[in-house]
Parts: sequence; structure tokens; C-alpha cells
Amino acid sequence: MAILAPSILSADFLNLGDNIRKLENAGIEMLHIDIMDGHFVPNLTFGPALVEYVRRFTRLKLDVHLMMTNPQDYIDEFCDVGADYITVHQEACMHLDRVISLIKKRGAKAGVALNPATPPSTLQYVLDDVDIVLVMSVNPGFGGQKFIERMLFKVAELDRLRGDKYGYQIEVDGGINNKNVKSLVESGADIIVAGTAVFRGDIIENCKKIGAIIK
Ligand SMILES: O=C(CO)[C@H](O)[C@H](O)COP(=O)(O)O
Repeated sequence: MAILAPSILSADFLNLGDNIRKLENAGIEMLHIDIMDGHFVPNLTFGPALVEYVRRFTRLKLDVHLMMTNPQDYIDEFCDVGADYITVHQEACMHLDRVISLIKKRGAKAGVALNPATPPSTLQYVLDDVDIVLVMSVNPGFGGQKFIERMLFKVAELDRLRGDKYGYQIEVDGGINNKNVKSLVESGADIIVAGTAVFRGDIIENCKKIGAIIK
């Protein structure tokens, strides 16, 4: 059984509040928020102010994904505005162990994201401490891209690796839809991030359809 975490990157920004209420009505528990810096990824999105407004508006768990260089400089700010989960990129952290400690010291759950080309073995010495490993199933930066099939092997590898030894959850993000979501859950995914598949069309219907597949 997995949960769906809609990515607000694909939401209607002029009706964000309405979109979030629809997600709540559809039984969603977690909202995924991509922070892009135009440097680590070739796109720009939100800052802490957006997270603060969303925090005031909803009780959904806020899953903040920092797609940025030097994420350590912004951990405090995102914790101050109410992030429940903060995920940093393995590729962006020179001192990953220190960044994970910083997130946990602030009382948030710590995630580490892997770009498609980065293997799980790079996390060997931090797996004890992470709450989430986020497998990027597209090259990060944009919604609406094609799912990279090989990432199913990475999810399965992380599932094998955790066995009874580690407690991390496996999250997957990018190009996920009604057709490929089942194989991800069967491979071991616990949290499914989806943008286009949730926000294009009827939000509540889309959430229910995906929800029924991943239960
Ligand atoms: O990280 C991302 C893109 O880099 C996003 O979470 C993105 O919103 C996923 O969108 P889609 O489901 O349309 O692929």
C-alpha cells in the first residue's frame, strides 16, 4: 500500500487554494512542493513564502523537495515556515551527513533524492538516518516528462536493500500515471508523487483513480 503526494508544480496557481481543498476532499494526506533554484535545475519555482501560505491554509503534510545547490543554507527557513519533510539531493550536498542531521535537529523528517543517473550505493553510509529516499524517475526540473522505465530497477534495489534493516520510505517522482503506477508500488514504492496525472482534468477523480490502484 502506498500514498499519493500530488506535486503542486502542475496546479492552477491562480486557484491554488481551491485545488488544495479538492485534494483534501479526495483524501490526500501529503502535498509535494518542488523548490527549484534555476541552478541545480533549469527552472525556477517557489520560495519559503509559498510554503508558509500553504502551511497556514492546510493541515496536509508538506513534503518540500529542495532542487537546489547549497540546500543547507535554507533548511532553517523551510523548517520555520512549517515543512514536515525536507528532501535534499545527494548530488547537491558536499556534506550530506551534516545536512541530514541539520534537518532532523529541526524536527523535520529528512529525505535524500537521487537523480536518475545516481545509484543507491551513494547513500550506503547515511541510510540509517534517512526517513525517505526519493527516486527521480525523470531528470528534475519540469512536469510532464516521460517516465524513465529503468527507475523501476532502482526502486526494487532500494526495497531489497532496506529489508528489515532500514526504516526509510521509498518515494518516486516524475512521469507517473495510471498506467505505470502499479508497477512502482509492486517494486516497493511507498510514496507516489504525481503532477500532471493529478491536476490535468478532474482533480478529485484523478486522485481517486490513482488511489484505487495503489491501495
Ligand atoms: O519533480 C518534479 C519535476 O522535476 C515534479 O514533482 C513534477 O511535478 C512531476 O510532475 P509529473 O507528474 O507531471 O511528471
